[in-house]
Amino acid sequence: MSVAAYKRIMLKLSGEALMGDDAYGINEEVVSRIVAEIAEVTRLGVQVGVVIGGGNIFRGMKGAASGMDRATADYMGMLATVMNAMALADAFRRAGVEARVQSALRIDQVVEPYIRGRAIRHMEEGRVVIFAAGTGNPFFTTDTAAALRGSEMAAQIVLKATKVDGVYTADPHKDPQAQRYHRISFDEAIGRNLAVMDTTAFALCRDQKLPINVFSIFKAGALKRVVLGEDEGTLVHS
Ligand SMILES: Nc1ncnc2c1ncn2[C@@H]1O[C@H](COP(=O)(O)OP(=O)(O)OP(=O)(O)O)[C@@H](O)[C@H]1O
Ligand SMILES: O=c1ccn([C@@H]2O[C@H](COP(=O)(O)O)[C@@H](O)[C@H]2O)c(=O)[nH]1
Repeated sequence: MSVAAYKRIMLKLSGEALMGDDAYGINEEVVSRIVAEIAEVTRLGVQVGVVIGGGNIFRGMKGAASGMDRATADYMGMLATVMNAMALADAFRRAGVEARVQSALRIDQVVEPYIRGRAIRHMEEGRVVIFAAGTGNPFFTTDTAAALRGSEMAAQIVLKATKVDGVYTADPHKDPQAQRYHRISFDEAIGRNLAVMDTTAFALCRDQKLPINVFSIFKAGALKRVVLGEDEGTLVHS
């Protein structure tokens, strides 16, 4: 039987990944496939927290660039992540996996508020906890929320599931010559301004000695490979 390398993980799931090939929003087929991959990992006995992004619906920076007040736009971005979290939780329900959404912004009629002790308890009970609304504060990102919740939940690793298969010397979507790192230290990633994740998230994980693995959510089986400790994506380490 396969043995997981981690007991508890914090998975940062790209919002943009949820739209698949669509121009906007949530592609149900993509969500079901991602949920099936996460469900497989829970069957290995791994406790899973998920921080969901919102880039498929709204990004604060984009709103601010077109003249909106930045904080207002960021709150809208956080609300977008709540919609993604609800879609994800519903897909888990349909797949027969117990999941709970906890939001950093209070919307008690819709989802549970974020309560650390309760989130830990859910995970110990084998429920997937989906952390919505990022950190609950404007001017941050869901990458930072993943670093924060990962630290609070005492996860052993943050897994950034995104559209690229690791950390590159430059953005591979812009520079075809970019080379992928197998491993890279936090200091080097920060020093080289590698924008795959924001500096605040890198710095928090570095300070908490919480490693990050960046991998592609579009590569079938990649999540399980990372969880089994196999060579996949890029490891960012202390
Ligand atoms: N050095 C780099 N290595 C890898 N990817 C990079 C690098 N620099 C920039 N990127 C870009 O960072 C993107 C991933 O981060 P981004 O914040 O855009 O998305 P996400 O966090 O996955 O999604 P969302 O914000 O929708 O939740 C990649 O798709 C890639 O284009
Ligand atoms: O702590 C947070 C997290 C997110 N936001 C806003 O939400 C959007 C979507 O999040 P992504 O990380 O880009 O997927 C983000 O652009 C911010 O506007 C926030 O304000 N605080």
